[in-house]
Amino acid sequence: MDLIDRISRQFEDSAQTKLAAIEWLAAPIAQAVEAMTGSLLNNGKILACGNGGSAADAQHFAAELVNRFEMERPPLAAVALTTDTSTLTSIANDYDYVQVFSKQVRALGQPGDVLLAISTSGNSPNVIDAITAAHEREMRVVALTGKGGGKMNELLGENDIHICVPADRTARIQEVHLLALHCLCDGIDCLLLGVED
Ligand SMILES: O=C(CO)[C@@H](O)[C@H](O)[C@H](O)[C@H](O)COP(=O)(O)O
Ligand SMILES: [Zn+2]
Repeated sequence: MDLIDRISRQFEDSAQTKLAAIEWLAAPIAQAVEAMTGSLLNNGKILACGNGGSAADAQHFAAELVNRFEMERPPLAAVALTTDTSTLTSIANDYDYVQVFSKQVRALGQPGDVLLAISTSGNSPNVIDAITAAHEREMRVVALTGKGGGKMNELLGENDIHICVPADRTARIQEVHLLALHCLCDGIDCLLLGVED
């Protein structure tokens, strides 16, 4: 096995997946920028969740809103629902893992807030349960998925925004998710600060 060749193919595959995704994702990402900015300007907040690599993505995104992305601006209200081990373990221990995010959405979510639901398969039961809780709370959902969106595709309503990466490999989908999250950060900053190009 030629490792250099194998690594080169991963880079090429990743770049091609991103290029192929532009025409599918630019419009829903723009819609998500507008929805999130509108919520933040109305004193709303963004709750973010996902499992594994997507939990890391939820935290990455929340940190960039609360602290900063590339421009100086006031802190923005975002919470990753993946970080409080006392909350996560008590819900999983006393109820079940399916409810680790939905209980937090019911505790923290208010009408007008946005749930950022991240799942490469669209089938993670705890992310699906969080979407159901967000709808109950009259929150809008921005879903980041792949593989056709799985069960989340059917659950999303007309007010929700679906950013579904046209790819089937989890790693490639995650790589596009990170790019989409940085586009969201950049777009929110531009709308808030009135930046032109
Ligand atoms: O990062 C990776 C794979 O690249 C894994 O940790 C992955 O996120 C986990 O297997 C997740 O549980 C997958 O969940 P999902 O994306 O299907 O919702
Ligand atoms: Zn990964």
